[in-house]
Amino acid sequence: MPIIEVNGIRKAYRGRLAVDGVGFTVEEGEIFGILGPNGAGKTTTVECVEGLRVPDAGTVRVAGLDPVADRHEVTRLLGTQLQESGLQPKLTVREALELYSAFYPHPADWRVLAGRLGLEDHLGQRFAKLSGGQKQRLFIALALVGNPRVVVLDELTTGLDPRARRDTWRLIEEVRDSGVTVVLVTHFMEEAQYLCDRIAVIDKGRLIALDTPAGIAGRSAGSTVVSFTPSKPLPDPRALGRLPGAVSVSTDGRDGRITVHGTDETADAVISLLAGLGITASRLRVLDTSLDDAFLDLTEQDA
Ligand SMILES: Nc1ncnc2c1ncn2[C@@H]1O[C@H](COP(=O)(O)OP(=O)(O)OP(=O)(O)O)[C@@H](O)[C@H]1O
Repeated sequence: MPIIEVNGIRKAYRGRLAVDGVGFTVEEGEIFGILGPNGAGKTTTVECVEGLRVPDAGTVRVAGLDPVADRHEVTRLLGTQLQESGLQPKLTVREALELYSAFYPHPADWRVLAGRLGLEDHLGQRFAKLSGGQKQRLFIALALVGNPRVVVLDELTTGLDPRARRDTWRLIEEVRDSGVTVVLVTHFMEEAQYLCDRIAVIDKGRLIALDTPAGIAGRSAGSTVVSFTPSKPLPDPRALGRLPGAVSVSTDGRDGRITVHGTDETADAVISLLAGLGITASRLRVLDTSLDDAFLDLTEQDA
């Protein structure tokens, strides 16, 4: 049985539709991504799931409960990430964990959580003095302190450096592995691709795709990009365009760098072709832009 069921919800602010008929289900134990451009309606959608907003139409169920009518029970099942402004800057990490665990009838042991999240050396530190990554780890700990079955994390890694972002991803995986369902709102394609079992793409208040990351990425042609600078000019540059899966070939007039858009098969064929011609590819790069491309294709189609 799905743990979250969202059915045709609509929400307007002063007559302007922010969410327009969105529906999806989240299975227990998955990391479910909600991806979309700014102002797409992602936060409004998860706020309806959390019971923080009442949809104008449609229904939401969390473990079969109505987040508004059964607010009390749903609050126990569902851990919500605080926003930065939700914590007093002078509160220490220990005080915040103690305070929030007191809100729940069966809280997790906050000391164990602090250890798991690498906060044990910062218990006496004030919130305002924590780094961005430490604040995010505290927010994850506070979202988990009530022993929820589902946790909603909204833009958790925005503003973090690449290492702190990777560390946070690892923590999110650990949360999922401990049996908690994760709903992750994100702008980052890479994050969604790396972490999510399924992704709902929302644009202008509507659900425009619901699939696995691979399923969404597979909607876009030309998702592998190979670029290189050949050690000598190719005898027939058009041969690249005839390789299997090749979508386009372009050459930078300044340094002769060649870029081929295609598939994984194209990348293999480019390398074989160059080897056969005795040409070395310097500064060879192979990029998988699939999810980015698919996202842009989807949201452009919708424009
Ligand atoms: N309290 C509010 N009052 C009026 N309009 C609002 C309110 N909250 C959101 N909106 C509008 O509703 C639309 C959807 O906003 P929402 O925050 O749900 O989108 P989002 O996808 O989460 O965006 P972002 O990625 O920028 O956070 C936007 O046009 C936004 O300006």
